[in-house]
Amino acid sequence: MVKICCIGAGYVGGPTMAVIALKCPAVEVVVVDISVSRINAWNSDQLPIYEPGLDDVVKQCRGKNLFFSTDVEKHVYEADIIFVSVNTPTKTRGLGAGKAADLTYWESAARMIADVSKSDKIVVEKSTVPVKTAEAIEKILTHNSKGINYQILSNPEFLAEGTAIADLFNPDRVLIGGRETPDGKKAVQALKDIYAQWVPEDRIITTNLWSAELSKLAANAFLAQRISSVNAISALCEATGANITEVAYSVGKDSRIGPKFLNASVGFGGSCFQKDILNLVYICECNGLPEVANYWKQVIKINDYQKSRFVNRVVSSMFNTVSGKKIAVLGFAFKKDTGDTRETPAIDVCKGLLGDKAAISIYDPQVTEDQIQRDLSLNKFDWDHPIHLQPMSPTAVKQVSVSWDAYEATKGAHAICILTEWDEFKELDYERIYDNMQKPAFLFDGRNVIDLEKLRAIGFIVYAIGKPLDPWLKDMPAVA
Ligand SMILES: NC(=O)C1=CN([C@@H]2O[C@H](COP(=O)(O)OP(=O)(O)OC[C@H]3O[C@@H](n4cnc5c(N)ncnc54)[C@H](O)[C@@H]3O)[C@@H](O)[C@H]2O)C=CC1
Ligand SMILES: O=C(O)[C@H]1O[C@H](OP(=O)(O)OP(=O)(O)OC[C@H]2O[C@@H](n3ccc(=O)[nH]c3=O)[C@H](O)[C@@H]2O)[C@H](O)[C@@H](O)[C@@H]1O
Repeated sequence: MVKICCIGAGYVGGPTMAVIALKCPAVEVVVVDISVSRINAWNSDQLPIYEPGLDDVVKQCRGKNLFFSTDVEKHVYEADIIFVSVNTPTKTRGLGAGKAADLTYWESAARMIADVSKSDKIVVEKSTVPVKTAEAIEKILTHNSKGINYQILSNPEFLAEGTAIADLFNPDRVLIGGRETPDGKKAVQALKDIYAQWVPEDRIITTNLWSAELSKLAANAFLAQRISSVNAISALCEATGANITEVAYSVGKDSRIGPKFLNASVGFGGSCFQKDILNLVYICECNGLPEVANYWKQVIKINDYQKSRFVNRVVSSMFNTVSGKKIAVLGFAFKKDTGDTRETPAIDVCKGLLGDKAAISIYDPQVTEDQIQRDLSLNKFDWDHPIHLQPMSPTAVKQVSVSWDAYEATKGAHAICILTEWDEFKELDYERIYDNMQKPAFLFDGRNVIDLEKLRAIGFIVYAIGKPLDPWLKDMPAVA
C-alpha cells in the first residue's frame, strides 16, 4: 500500500489529502501538523475550516484510509510520498522584509524529513514557493542523505476557497514538475498515477521543476491582475457615468478575454494573491528585472488604492466625518462561503474607518468575534504563521462590536458597508433595516450585491463600486 504523509493540516493540506484519500482507497493518507488544536479539530465533528462539501468527504474516509496526527516524525518516517503544505508567509524582518517568502517552516520541515527518513522518499512541494526552492530543499535533503534517494516534485495547488472540494474533484489542471532524470521521471509518474485515479490524463501537465514553481506564482498574479484591472476601470466608471457591470460584461464577451474574474470589488483579499505577487516582485528584483517587478507591484498598488478609495468615499459622503457614527459592516470574510479572513479587504476598510473614529458594528455569518478582534489588532503579515506562534490574546478594539444578525448590526446605524458578497445580503429586508437606521441612511456596496434602484427607492443614499453615482454623492468632493 502506498503511504502518503502531508505536513501541514491547513486550508490546502486538509482538503487536498481528504480528496486523495476518497479517490484512492488503496492509498493510506496521514495529515500531520505541529498544531495540536488543529489536529484535534480535524479529528472532531467541528472541522477547523469551513468549506462546502468537506465534512462529507472527511466523514467518508476518516479512520479508514485518512488520518490526522501530531506524530509528525513517525508518519514521515513511514511515508513513500511526503507532501509539504506548510505556511510560506511574507518575511517581516531582515533581507527581503515585506516581499520575500519566509521559508522558515518549509526549511524546518525539510530538515526534519532528512533527520527521520530511513527509506527513499518523494517530497512534494504543495505550498506556494519561490522559483528554485526545490533546489534549496534538495540541498538540505541530500547534504547528508545516508544513501537515501530523495526526489523533489513541485505540485502547486490551484484550489480556491469556498469551492475547494469542487475544484479538487474537477481541476482545470494538475501540474507536476520534476527533474528530467530517470529517477525524476519515475517520481513524476508515481504522483501522476495518484491523480490519474480521477483526473483525466490530458489535464495532468508535467513540466520541469522551475516551470511548475513559476506557473503557480504567475497564475495567481494573472488572476489578481484581472481584478485590479477591472477595479481600476471601476474608478473611471464612477468619474464618467459608465457602469462597471456593463463594461465588464462587454469586455468579457470577447472570447479572448472571457467573462470570469471580472467582478469589481472593494479589493481582492485572501491568503495568497498579495503574498504571491510580493514574492514574484522580489524574485524579479533579485534577478535584475526592476521593470518586471514594478509592473506586478502595480497590481497590489491598485488593490490598496481601491480599498482606501472606498473608505474615502464613505467618509466624504457622510459630511467628511464618521467620528462617533455607527457604521454597520456586513461581511468580514475575504469572499463568500468561507470563514477565512486572511488579508480580507474588510480589515483595511475597518482600520480606515476606525482611523476616522467610527464605531463599527460587524456581522458575518461565518466569522467569530474573536477572529475579527485578532484581525484588527495583528500586525501586517503576522497572521500567516502557525497559530501557536501568533500573539495569544490581542487587546480588543473597543470601537468594534460584533453581532450575530444583520438587523442587530444595522440598528441605529448611520451607514452600512457591504464587504463580502454573502448571498443572504441580497435577501435582507432593507425596508426594515432602513426604518431602524439614522437618516440620511447610507449604504456603501463594496461587492455590487444589492439592487441599487430598489434601495434608492426605499430612501437609502447608495454608493456601489463602479456604478453611476447617486446625485447626493455627485456634489461631494472627489476622492482619491
Ligand atoms: N489557502 C489556499 O487557498 C491556498 C494556499 N496555497 C499555499 O499552500 C500553503 C499552505 O497554505 P494554507 O493551507 O492556506 O496555510 P495554513 O496556515 O492553513 O496551514 C499551514 C499549516 O502548516 C502547519 N505547519 C507549519 N509548519 C509546520 C511544520 N514544520 N510541521 C508541521 N506542520 C507545520 C501549521 O501549523 C498550519 O496548520 C501556502 O504556501 C499557501 O500559499 C496554495 C493554494 C491555495
Ligand atoms: O493560491 C491560492 O491561494 C489560491 O488563490 C485564489 O483563490 P482564493 O484566494 O481562495 O479565492 P478567489 O476566488 O481567487 O478570490 C480571491 C479574492 O479576489 C476577489 N475577487 C475575485 C474575483 C473577482 O472577479 N473579483 C474579486 O474581487 C474575491 O472576493 C477574493 O477577495 C485562486 O483563485 C486560486 O486558484 C489559488 O489556488
